[in-house]
Amino acid sequence: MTLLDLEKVDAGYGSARVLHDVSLRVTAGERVAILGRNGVGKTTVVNTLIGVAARRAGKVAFKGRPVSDIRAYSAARAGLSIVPQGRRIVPTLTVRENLTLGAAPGRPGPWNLEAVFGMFPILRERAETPGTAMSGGQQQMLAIGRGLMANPDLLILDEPSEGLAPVVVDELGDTLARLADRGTSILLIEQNLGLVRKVAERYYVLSKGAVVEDGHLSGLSMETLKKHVAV
Ligand SMILES: Nc1ncnc2c1ncn2[C@@H]1O[C@H](COP(=O)(O)OP(=O)(O)OP(=O)(O)O)[C@@H](O)[C@H]1O
Repeated sequence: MTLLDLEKVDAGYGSARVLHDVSLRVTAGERVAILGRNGVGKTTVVNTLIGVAARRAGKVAFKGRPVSDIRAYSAARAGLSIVPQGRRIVPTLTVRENLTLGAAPGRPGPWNLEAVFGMFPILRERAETPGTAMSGGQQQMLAIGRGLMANPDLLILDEPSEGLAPVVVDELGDTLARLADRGTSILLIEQNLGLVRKVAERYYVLSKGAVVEDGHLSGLSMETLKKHVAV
C-alpha cells in the first residue's frame, strides 16, 4: 500500500514558493530518507502534509486520500506521527505525561506506555521527571516514544540527530534500526549520512526545493553527497 504520495507538488508560505514539482512516495514497510542541506525545503515537505505550508499545485495523498483535512493536531489520529525538528518536549509535563500526549484515541496497536518503556528503559526510570530535565539524546528518545504512542502508519522524523553528540547519534541509529526491523514505516529527514545509511533503504535528495535525485542508498554517489549534502 502507498502510504505517502506527493505528485508534482508546489508549496510554500504566503507568496514564497519553496517546493517545486516535488514527487515522492513511501509505501508501507519502507524506510525512506530525505537528504539535503539547510533551507532546501525538507521540513516544508512535512509542513505541506499538515497545512502549515500551502500547496499551490500537485497532489498530496496519505493512505490514498487527499491530505487537505490533516492538521498538526489531527495527524496522529490519521496515522501520521511527526517527530518534529527540535523535539518540542513540553517542559511543564513529566516524561510520562509527554508520552501520553502522543496517544491517539481509536488507534490500537502494539505501542502503549509499557511498550515504549520497554523500548526505552531510561524513560521508565525518568518517568516522573520533567521532560526537558533530560539530556538531548534522552529527549529525542522521548519524542520518538511520543510519536510511537499513536501507533502510526508512518513515522516521520525531522532531523533527529540535530544537536546530539556522535556517540548519541549512534545510539539513535540503533534505536531506529530496531524500529525498522519491526516493520515500522519511516520517513527520515536527515543530514547525517551515517544515520541515514543505518536506517533507510531509499532516498530523495532535495536541492532548492526540488528533488534532484532519488534511488536506493547503495547507489548514492560521493559526487551527489559533495554537491547536495554536507559531508
Ligand atoms: N513557517 C514558515 N514560514 C515562512 N517561511 C518558512 C517557514 N518554514 C520555513 N520557511 C522557509 O522555507 C525555506 C525552506 O525551509 P525548510 O525549513 O523547509 O528547509 P529545511 O531543508 O528543512 O532546512 P533546515 O534543515 O534548516 O530546517 C526557507 O527559506 C525557510 O526560511
